[in-house]
Amino acid sequence: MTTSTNGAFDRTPFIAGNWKMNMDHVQGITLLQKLAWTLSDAKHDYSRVEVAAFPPFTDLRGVQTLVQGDDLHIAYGGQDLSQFDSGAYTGDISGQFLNKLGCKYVLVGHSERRTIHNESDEVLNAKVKAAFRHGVVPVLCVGEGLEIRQAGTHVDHTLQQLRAGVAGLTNEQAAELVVAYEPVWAIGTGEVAGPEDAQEMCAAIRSELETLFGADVAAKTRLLYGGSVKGNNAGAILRERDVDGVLVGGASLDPAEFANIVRFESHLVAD
Ligand SMILES: O=C(CO)COP(=O)(O)O
Repeated sequence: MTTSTNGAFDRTPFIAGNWKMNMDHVQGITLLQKLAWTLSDAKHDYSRVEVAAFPPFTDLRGVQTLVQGDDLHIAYGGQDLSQFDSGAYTGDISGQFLNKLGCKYVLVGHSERRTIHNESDEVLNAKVKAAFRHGVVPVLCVGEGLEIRQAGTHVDHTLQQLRAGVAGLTNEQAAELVVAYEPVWAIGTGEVAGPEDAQEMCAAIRSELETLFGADVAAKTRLLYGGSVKGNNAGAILRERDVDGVLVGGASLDPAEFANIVRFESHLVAD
C-alpha cells in the first residue's frame, strides 16, 4: 500500500495529464474548465491529491489566465524546455519563460522526445538542471522499450537513464524532483504494465536514489507510473508502495475519465 500505518500517504499523490500535441489553446481552456468543474462537483481535496496538466506551449498563457482568474488549484507545466537559458536557439523554449507563465513543473526526457528528437541522456541532464535553475520542477521520464523488456534488462536500462538524468543534482533538488517511469511498450498501446511491474521499477528507482542521495532524500522523491493509465486501472497501480502518482496521456484528454483517475481513492475505498 502507498498509505502508511496512520492512513496518510508517505508522499502527496501526484496525478498528471500529458496532453502531448493535442488541444489548441481554445480546446485546452475548455478541457481544463471541465476538469475543474468535475473535480469541484466531486469536492476534490487538492491538498490530498495534487493535480497537474501538461498542455502544449501555445496553451500555457490561456491556462495561466484561467487558473489565476478562477483561482484553480490545478498545477501546470511545459512538455519540454531548452537546456539553454536564452539566445539563438530557434524553436526552443527557456525555463525562464515557463517560470514566468507560472509553470510549476516541466516534463524532461519523455520517450517521445528521446526517440523522435534524439535527446541524449547528456542533454536531458542539462535540461533537468536548467529547470531547477529557473525554479521549475522537472518530471524526469525514464523507461525501456519492448526489446529491452523482453531481454530482461529493463531495470538496468532504466536506472542508467536515471543516473544520467540526475547527475550533479543537490540533495535538495533530488528530493523535489519527480521521476516518471514510462515503459515505452505501454504508451498509447492499451498495454498497461501490471501494478507489480510498476512497483518493481519504482522500488528499484527509489533504492538507486537512496544510494545516490541518501535515504532521507529517496523517501521524499515522488515516483510516477505512465503508460495506458485509465480510470479502471489507476487505483491498483497507485496502491503500490513506491508508486506516488501517474502520468496520463490519452485518458487525460477526457475530463470525466481523468477526474476518475484523480479520484482513485474513492475506488480504493469501494474495493
Ligand atoms: O506517455 C504517456 C504519458 O506521458 C502515456 O500515454 P498513454 O496514457 O496515452 O499511454
